[in-house]
Amino acid sequence: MNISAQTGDGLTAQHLLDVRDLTVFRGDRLVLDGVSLHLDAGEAMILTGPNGAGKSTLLRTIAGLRTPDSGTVIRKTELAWLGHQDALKPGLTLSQNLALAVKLGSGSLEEALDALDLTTLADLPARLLSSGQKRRAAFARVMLSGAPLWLLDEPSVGLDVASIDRLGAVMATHRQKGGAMIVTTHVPLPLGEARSHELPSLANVEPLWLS
Ligand SMILES: Nc1ncnc2c1ncn2[C@@H]1O[C@H](COP(=O)(O)OP(=O)(O)OP(=O)(O)O)[C@@H](O)[C@H]1O
Repeated sequence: MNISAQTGDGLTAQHLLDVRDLTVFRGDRLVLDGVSLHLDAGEAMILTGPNGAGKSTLLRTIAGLRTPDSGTVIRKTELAWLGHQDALKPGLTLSQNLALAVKLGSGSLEEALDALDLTTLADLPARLLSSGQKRRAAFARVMLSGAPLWLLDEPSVGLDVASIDRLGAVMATHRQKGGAMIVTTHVPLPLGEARSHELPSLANVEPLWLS
């Protein structure tokens, strides 16, 4: 098992992201069974599969939030991760919620707010935002990171059609600048040319304790 950002252990990163033969158990259940994929600058990958197939688990493992049981994640670049939780503090305004991302990242707050149609909501406490507005705010944090590699776990949940189009435009711009992304989704997204990777459901594989 190994996770490394620009490898210092003899492994050579050929791609922006190189995932090799990743195996992950959750509890006694095999969730990812030898998953391999890679991503280059400017690329988008759509990660599909039924509920429970392990999409979030794969993104979390690539992000370094989980340790794989075997296999390797090699990445050459910084990443930003959008999970299921929007992680906004309800008592802070939208701008205040994004302040840390502005400080740590390299993106422009004005540009991010404008691109996601959030400008008029900037001074509103997050508790007053609708679920779609909160999702866009969480996405703004990804934009502000300045990270080339985006890991987006169901970014369009709760978004209306116009907002999904805006998301599509933001993702296209990111790719034009050499960024890349892996996106999990259960619905079609306006991602232009994108590769797909389908995870099979291993739900019927017997847990270890039954075998
Ligand atoms: N903390 C946990 N402990 C044990 N098993 C877990 C845990 N969290 C998730 N799992 C299991 O891991 C499997 C993969 O979950 P994961 O959330 O990665 O799937 P997913 O493909 O993202 O699903 P969805 O499409 O519903 O979001 C599921 O069978 C789930 O029950």
